[in-house]
Amino acid sequence: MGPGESSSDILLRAGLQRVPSQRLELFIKRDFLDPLHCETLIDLIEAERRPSTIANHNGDDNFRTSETCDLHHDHPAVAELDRKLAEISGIDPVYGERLQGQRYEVGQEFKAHTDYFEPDHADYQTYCSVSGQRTWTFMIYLNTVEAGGATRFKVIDKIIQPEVGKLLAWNNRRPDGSLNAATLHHAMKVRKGLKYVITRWYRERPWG
Ligand SMILES: O=C(O)CCC(=O)C(=O)O
Ligand SMILES: [Fe+2]
Repeated sequence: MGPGESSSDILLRAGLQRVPSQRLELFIKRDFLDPLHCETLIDLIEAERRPSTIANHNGDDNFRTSETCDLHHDHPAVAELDRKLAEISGIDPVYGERLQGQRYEVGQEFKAHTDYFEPDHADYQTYCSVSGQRTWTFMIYLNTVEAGGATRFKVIDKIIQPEVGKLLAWNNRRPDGSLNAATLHHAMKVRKGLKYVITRWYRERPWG
């Protein structure tokens, strides 16, 4: 296994729990980040948020209605998160895209999608020629949402509720390396309050 890979063994040893499913490797760890750390990260997202975009626009302007924020590693709270993710995932941070914060208001969502890029899409080369395909996704909920905002994995019929500091990790591929369509997931509409998450997508090759 290379420096850009995580695995079930690594994650179970690090104390994550596997969500029972034959179809996808999905893991959860509660209290991965402490609430104070989460609050600092929320403040950073608040300070620099901008409308989210999507790589392969599909004609639906309401597909991803959240706001996004690139997080900079020169901030100690971001550097500390980066370090913790490296420790728990076993993946060298050079394989990671920049950490990205998302903020959802009431009514905002990210409709069902997969995190990998469709190889037959016209823009595939643009997004993947240097660093390759996305491999693992690690996502942290920064707050406990008052109502709504769960992440739903439709294919395996699993709904994960946002809770402050909870980590979610999944392999976007099957054990044989092929892209796993069962990773399809939907950030459901927030019904009350705000929702903040941070996402880290890893690549096959170093990011850059
Ligand atoms: O906010 C969520 O629950 C999921 C976010 C997501 O799927 C993404 O940013 O790719
Ligand atoms: Fe996603």
